[in-house]
Amino acid sequence: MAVIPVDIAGRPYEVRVGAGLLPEMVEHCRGRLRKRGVPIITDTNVYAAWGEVVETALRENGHEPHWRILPPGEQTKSWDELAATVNWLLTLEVERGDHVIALGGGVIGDLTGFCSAILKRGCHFIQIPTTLLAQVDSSVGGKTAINTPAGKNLVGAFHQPSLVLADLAVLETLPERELLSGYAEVVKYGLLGDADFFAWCETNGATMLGGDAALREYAVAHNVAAKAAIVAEDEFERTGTRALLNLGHTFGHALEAETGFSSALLHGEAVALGMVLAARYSARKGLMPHASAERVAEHIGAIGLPASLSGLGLDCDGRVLAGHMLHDKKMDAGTLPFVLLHGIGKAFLDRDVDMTDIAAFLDEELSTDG
Ligand SMILES: NC(=O)c1ccc[n+]([C@@H]2O[C@H](COP(=O)([O-])OP(=O)(O)OC[C@H]3O[C@@H](n4cnc5c(N)ncnc54)[C@H](O)[C@@H]3O)[C@@H](O)[C@H]2O)c1
Ligand SMILES: O=C(O)C(=O)C[C@@H](O)[C@H](O)[C@H](O)COP(=O)(O)O
Ligand SMILES: [Zn+2]
Repeated sequence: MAVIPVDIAGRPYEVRVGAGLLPEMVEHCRGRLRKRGVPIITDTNVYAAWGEVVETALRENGHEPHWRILPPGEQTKSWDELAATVNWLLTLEVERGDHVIALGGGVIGDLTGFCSAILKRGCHFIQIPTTLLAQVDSSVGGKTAINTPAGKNLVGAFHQPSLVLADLAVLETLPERELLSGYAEVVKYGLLGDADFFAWCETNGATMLGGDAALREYAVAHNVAAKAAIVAEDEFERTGTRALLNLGHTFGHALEAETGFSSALLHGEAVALGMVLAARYSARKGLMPHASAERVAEHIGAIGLPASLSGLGLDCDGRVLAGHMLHDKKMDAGTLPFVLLHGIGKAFLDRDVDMTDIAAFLDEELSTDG
């Protein structure tokens, strides 16, 4: 098992990564679970696969679980589910000192984290991420949010968990498409700041996705450590350092908005394509070699993630996609900084991007054979 410390000023916590943490969760959560009932928020798929394991672990140790089992999918990150879940926590008389458990992927983690941030102005929460994406990225760092009709993650809070338990064994039941979607955020860490890790992905990515336990533990622990370092430096995304974690997301969130936050395009799929677009746009601006951008596209396509905008079959033009981007939280005095690349492993924040040029670039990508 790997234990990665997250050193947030004054509020440190641990991310534990290993196989079999779920049946032992009570041991790892010692001192954090209330005897009068443990609130657990999950979705129907995760409950079907792992609910009994968690229920047994809690009951055998004298805790009574209180389950809130939500519909799976991005639509659950909504005002309605937020309000209903906060009301449910109030009914359970959860106190500020109590811990709420998020058992699920990024959707459950983001929603539960936001509920915990606002319940009585803040209670504790524990992340038990059950997707690859949530284990490498969303469970760590304290970004919590819901979506609104205007866009992705537009209402939320920074609220750190007090513990993250990433049980690699739960990935056994994760559908193949979801595993692949999570891989986009794995590659992201190589692309944004670690060329050696990008090369590691090219060599080992397929085997890791195929189920190799040692490679999975390495990938999750490596990415968590990379994210922990960035978040420790810039928790609230103020200096530009944390914004690098948004690589591929400005394009990606626009694609998610255009496809209605539906299962037609998963978050990781959108980010994968977004990273290809960020690389190609960087090359078009003369910031990185075209050959490096195509190396990115090649790996993402070879692994089975979307690497071509025309391949999505969208019924819109570049201006429409660029319009979605204007809701991006990075907007600053009317301009949108973009995470672009000087090369593989060399992301930077470009504050000099012309949205008309972005729209023109997207029009080209929409009409280029993928
Ligand atoms: N807060 C952050 O820093 C951050 C980072 C990255 C992504 N996100 C957010 O995370 C969300 C995407 O998260 P996700 O990809 O985990 O999606 P998700 O939470 O929708 O889970 C994916 C699907 O897999 C199912 N599932 C989850 N674990 C399972 C398991 N072990 N076995 C079987 N089925 C399982 C779920 O029911 C769901 O259908 C997006 O909303 C994205 O914006 C947040
Ligand atoms: O933790 C971060 O910071 C990230 O940017 C991680 C991203 O993978 C994640 O999708 C995040 O929610 C996107 O940032 P947002 O601020 O646009 O919501
Ligand atoms: Zn993301």
